[in-house]
Amino acid sequence: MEKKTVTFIAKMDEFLHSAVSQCVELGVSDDFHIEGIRMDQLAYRPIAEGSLVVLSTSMIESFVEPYLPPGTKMIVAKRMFSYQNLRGMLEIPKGVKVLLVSDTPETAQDNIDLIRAAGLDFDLYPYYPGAEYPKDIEIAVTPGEAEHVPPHIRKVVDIGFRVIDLTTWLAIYTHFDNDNFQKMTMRTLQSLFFITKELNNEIQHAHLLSKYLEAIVNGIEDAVIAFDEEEIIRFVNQKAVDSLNLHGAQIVGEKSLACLPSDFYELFMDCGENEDILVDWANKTYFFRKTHIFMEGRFLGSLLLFRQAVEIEKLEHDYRMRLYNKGLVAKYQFDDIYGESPSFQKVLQIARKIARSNSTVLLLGETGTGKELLAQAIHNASPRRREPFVGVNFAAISESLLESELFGYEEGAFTGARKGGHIGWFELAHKGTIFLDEIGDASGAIQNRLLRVLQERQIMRVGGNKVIPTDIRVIAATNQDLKQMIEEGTFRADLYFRLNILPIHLPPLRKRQEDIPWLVERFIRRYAYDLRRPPFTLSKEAMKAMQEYEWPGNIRELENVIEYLAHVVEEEGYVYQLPFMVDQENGSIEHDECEAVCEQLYEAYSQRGFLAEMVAVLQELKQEGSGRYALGEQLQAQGMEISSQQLRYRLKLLQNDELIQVGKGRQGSKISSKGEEFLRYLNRRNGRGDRHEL
Ligand SMILES: Nc1ncnc2c1ncn2[C@@H]1O[C@H](COP(=O)(O)OP(=O)(O)OP(=O)(O)O)[C@@H](O)[C@H]1O
Repeated sequence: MEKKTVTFIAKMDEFLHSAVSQCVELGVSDDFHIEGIRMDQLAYRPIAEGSLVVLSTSMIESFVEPYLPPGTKMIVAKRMFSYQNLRGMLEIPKGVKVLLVSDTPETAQDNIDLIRAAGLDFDLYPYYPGAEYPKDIEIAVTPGEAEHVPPHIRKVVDIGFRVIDLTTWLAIYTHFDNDNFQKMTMRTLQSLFFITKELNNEIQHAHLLSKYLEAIVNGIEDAVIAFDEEEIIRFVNQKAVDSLNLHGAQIVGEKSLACLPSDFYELFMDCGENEDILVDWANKTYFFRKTHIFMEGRFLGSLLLFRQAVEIEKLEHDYRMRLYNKGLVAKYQFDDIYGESPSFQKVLQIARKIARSNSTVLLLGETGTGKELLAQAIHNASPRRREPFVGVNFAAISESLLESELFGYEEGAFTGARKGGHIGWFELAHKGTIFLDEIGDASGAIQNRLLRVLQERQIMRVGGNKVIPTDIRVIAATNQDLKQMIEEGTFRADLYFRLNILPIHLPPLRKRQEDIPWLVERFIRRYAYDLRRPPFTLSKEAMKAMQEYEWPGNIRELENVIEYLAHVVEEEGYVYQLPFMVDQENGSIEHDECEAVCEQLYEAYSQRGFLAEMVAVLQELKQEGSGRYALGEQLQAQGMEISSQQLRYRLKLLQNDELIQVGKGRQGSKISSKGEEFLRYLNRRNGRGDRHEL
């Protein structure tokens, strides 16, 4: 039997293509002969006799009518969106504004009506070229007309062309009295079954995913509560239930105000978005973080993570302890660095700023000016402070060990290499800071390797072939003149330029004499505290001598001097006690102050007539310290008549004048450094001819 003809007529090709491909897909072309004619072709393409004409829209009815062979029936196709294509829209959250983009106002509105008819409830705004629309819209939906979408739109969902609906197919089959319609509807339904099955799979998948997520969130250490935009609790993990003591209460699906403790709720409300804050609640301190959840620009609610501060402190403490046990911790902070002079304060100011950056720092200064101290303080003030600080001293380690210590080695790299290999300092410092001290002492070979690490930020173990990326901040230090070393050819210029990115010059102590009294006071306090003794002062002369001294060992030397004084000074330190004032050749101290003190003592003892006894006691004690009884006997053996009462008195006086130190109980007495100096003074006097009377 000859097939009847169905003729589709439309203004544009798109409708005709879509209608023909649907006919093939649904098997309609098996039952009928299908024709597609564009309106402008009607003049030369006659419509077949006895065919059914299907128009794309009622608007072209009057145009087409004159071309119809007599008795030809004409119907208008009803159209709908395919469910398959509409699925893209299901990912758009409810309540979000959506632009419906089409080519004309009418088609835009038509499409909106169709989407609503399909049961999709979106906040849709029509748009066609030249139309106004709310500027806060970020998502557009279009039936195959993406070219009209305004440029700022972030996401476009193409729902494809509208398809001919089932009632139109029914009208076609009924018109020709063809009972294959049922067969055709089966095909349509099959695609619906397919969609349903797919949706079902997706629901199951979503369910599984939510179970996974629940297990993950329950497994994390933080307490977690998720709220929707109306502050209804949507999720709460076990840790949160335990922390808030909400066991057995109905929480999920409830308003947070109603089911959370009211003071806790207020803290949650006060917490700003993405702010890490510490709050006190129920006699405990908590660490809070609130995050807002957005989807496609729409606020969906917030997430609160909280944890007891002690738990975080413990974690940090454990981590620090692990680093500490490995010696990978920087002890000093900026507060530990003393110095008030403007030149030094300027250095500290620059260093504090530099600390925040990630760039390489080069510390330049004489020995003992505090380069290592500053390197540690910079690390501790940097974002890397919780990570390792690894110090390497190029002067303190032998060349043969240095390479493998710096870069590590693989098992079997050389004879004696440890099983399993060895991690190098660069690897240990990953995420932290490496301090390359005395960099001027690095050999040529090491300089080459260092340069490569600094350039490529990756290392290779000795005997290995794998590159290990490293994230390390480098702080180098030297007391040598690197520029001169470059000229002499002992330091690589390119390495110098890699290191000299942020140079800091630490001034020598002699260039900031005004700092000395202040430093002296700080160190006295520190050592007095360490030795559990009262603080002491320095005489005016002693302080002057300290300020005039050159300090070749800089602050390290000054610190050592104070430590020494803290052991030998009682209440006030004198010039003769300053170790750097001791003349190395004859062991005497040369200063007026000492002379004056000794002179005074000499006068006082001579006037009282017991200078000879005092000298004899001092000389005896210089030989060997001894108790009072033995001392009396020794003096008598020298022909000196002295009662034990007198001896006790002499010793008391010598002790008061700090010439001897009297031990407790049976310990006996011994001569002090001042006592020895007094003896030297007497010798000098004798040498000058002004002999004392013994
Ligand atoms: N400004 C300062 N305030 C307090 N102490 C300081 C200061 N500068 C240095 N010191 C002390 O001096 C000693 C030496 O400091 P540091 O090791 O940092 O010097 P350095 O410049 O690295 O010396 P070197 O070049 O010999 O390695 C340390 O004990 C440190 O505590």
